[in-house]
Amino acid sequence: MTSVATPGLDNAPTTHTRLLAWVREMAELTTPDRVVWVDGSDEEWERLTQRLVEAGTFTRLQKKPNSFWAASDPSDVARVEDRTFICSVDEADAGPTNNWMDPAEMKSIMTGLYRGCMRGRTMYVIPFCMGPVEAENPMFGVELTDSEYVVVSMRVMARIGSAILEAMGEDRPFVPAMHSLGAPLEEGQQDVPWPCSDTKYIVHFPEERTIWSYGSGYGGNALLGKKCYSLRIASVMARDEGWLAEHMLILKLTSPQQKSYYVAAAFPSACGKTNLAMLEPTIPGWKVETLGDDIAWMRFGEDGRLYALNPEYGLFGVAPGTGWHTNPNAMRTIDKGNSVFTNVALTDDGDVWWEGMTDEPPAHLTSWKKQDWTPESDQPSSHANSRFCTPITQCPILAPEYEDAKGVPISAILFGGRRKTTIPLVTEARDWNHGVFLGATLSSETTAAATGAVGVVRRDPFAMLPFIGYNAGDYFRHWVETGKAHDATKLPKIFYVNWFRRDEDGGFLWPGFGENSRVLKWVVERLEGTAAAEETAVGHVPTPDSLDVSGLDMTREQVDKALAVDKDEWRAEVPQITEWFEKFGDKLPSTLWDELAILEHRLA
Ligand SMILES: Nc1nc2c(ncn2[C@@H]2O[C@H](COP(=O)(O)OP(=O)(O)OP(=O)(O)O)[C@@H](O)[C@H]2O)c(=O)[nH]1
Ligand SMILES: O=C([O-])CC(=O)C(=O)O
Ligand SMILES: [Mn+2]
Repeated sequence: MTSVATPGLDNAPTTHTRLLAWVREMAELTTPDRVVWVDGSDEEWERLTQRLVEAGTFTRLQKKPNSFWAASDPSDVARVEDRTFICSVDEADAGPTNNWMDPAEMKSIMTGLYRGCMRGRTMYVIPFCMGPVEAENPMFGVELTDSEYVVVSMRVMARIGSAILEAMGEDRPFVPAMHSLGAPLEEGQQDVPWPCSDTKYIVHFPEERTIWSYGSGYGGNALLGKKCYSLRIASVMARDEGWLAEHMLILKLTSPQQKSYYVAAAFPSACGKTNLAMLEPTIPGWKVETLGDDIAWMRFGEDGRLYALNPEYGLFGVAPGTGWHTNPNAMRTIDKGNSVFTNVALTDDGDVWWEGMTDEPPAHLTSWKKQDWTPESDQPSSHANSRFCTPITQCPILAPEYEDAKGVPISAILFGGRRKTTIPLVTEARDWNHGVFLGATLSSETTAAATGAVGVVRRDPFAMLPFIGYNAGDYFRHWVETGKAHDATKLPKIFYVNWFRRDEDGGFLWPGFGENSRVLKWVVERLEGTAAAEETAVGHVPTPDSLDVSGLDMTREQVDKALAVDKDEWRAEVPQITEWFEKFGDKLPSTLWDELAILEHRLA
């Protein structure tokens, strides 16, 4: 049989040899009706969003300019960690925290799935760059996808299009990122608003720096520049090249004395990064500006300091809980439009709503399941992992340094999780290795950001459990070595925070959100050497007077409870940490065992 030329395949707007060969190979495998090279233009956005409206995927919002409501298939709402694989050549390189399969075996399974999987659809070629294209070594990627929703979302989340393709020249390295919904259309078959497949694979080939994703249209599974490239693949690059790719927000904090500090913070998914990154301080004279809300790439500068860069271009934020009282800057960002809202509720006048946006819910909504919803309904109107996807450049407090390819010098790193008990509001690590211990033992209750049970405490080291692209034991060693290789006086100071501790009644002990500025203030005063701290078994915590609680509606007793180090609770952690560390065998740096021994000794 002679094959008919696929439209778009032979008139590509590039001479990049490897890219052309790969696009051809994948088009021949997946047999789309046509290939379209994404240019990133406004006209293209118009065309694709209009197509999505016609397909029933998007509903245009009347109340927000150039913005759309989408409801996914109810089965395709979050990252699928049990379907996520690190296919390193050697199984040991994936380590005990990742799913692994032999790369050849995986490729054979997925080649079978990809064969003909774009039938009846368009293959879009999305050239993208994570971080500024002006960088010394721009971090290129190309995503192939049969989803218009992915193209539109990628345009918000990353720098994409013709300018990127041009910068790639004919031979610049790039990460090939293959994506298909896995929902071919037979001749005459009516499409559904949210095509996807029951079979899902989110696969990384770390040695080849390649991503293969199949079956899901949801953010973290399908927007491959984000978790797949900027964390899983980039963490492998970072290990090999001596830098750090982390699940961290980046913010700029300016004190009333006009001194500015840059802070990075790692919290697991749906544990407060976007909120902290955009925080509006409640204490007078302090200012926060945003640089990133999810991912930080950190490299050492010639001055020996650690510089952080946000590789993304948009915010893919958790909707529920986002409101004028909690995160007004996120509300201002989305109000400017140009946004996609997925799995939230639609109001009757063409706006979006979700739990926590306003105190009073509207009288009637269309739920994320496309059903009538009233305040009497027994289900929430929006999925717990519903998301807004919005350009970061619309953030009214975006720091001007955001576009600087060099990044910003980090003074403090915060680790944090969602724990009802045990973990104090804030603790300062004694030194780098103690900080690495805090990161390596970080624990948090699971959230709706991934499929599976919610509220179960698990170890989530460095908030990277689902995102470390190699053996987590080697990852811990990389952090230890990073500390050893650099001037200790210039390394960021490390802190551990917990906004989610509860009282006996189950309520949060700490008001959180804007009030977290009080903790940031203490962190800065620790950097400046002006705040007092008490040395406890687990690190330095604020003395009763050193945390600014003026004007806060909390009793002294409540503040003390938020800050308390309960030795019994901590003693219960030790066997869990021991069991956790044992998973890594020889790979666990001995310094972490030493740190555990110190903790045990101090708790005795
Ligand atoms: N109680 C309390 N809840 C918070 C606080 N900060 C954030 N939250 C809630 O936690 C949820 C997740 O917050 P985000 O800031 O979106 O979390 P994230 O870490 O950016 O999540 P990902 O985008 O999944 O990585 C939202 O429902 C917030 O309203 C806080 O300080 N206190
Ligand atoms: O990746 C996603 O789908 C959303 C996200 O930021 C996370 O889960 O950490
Ligand atoms: Mn995240």
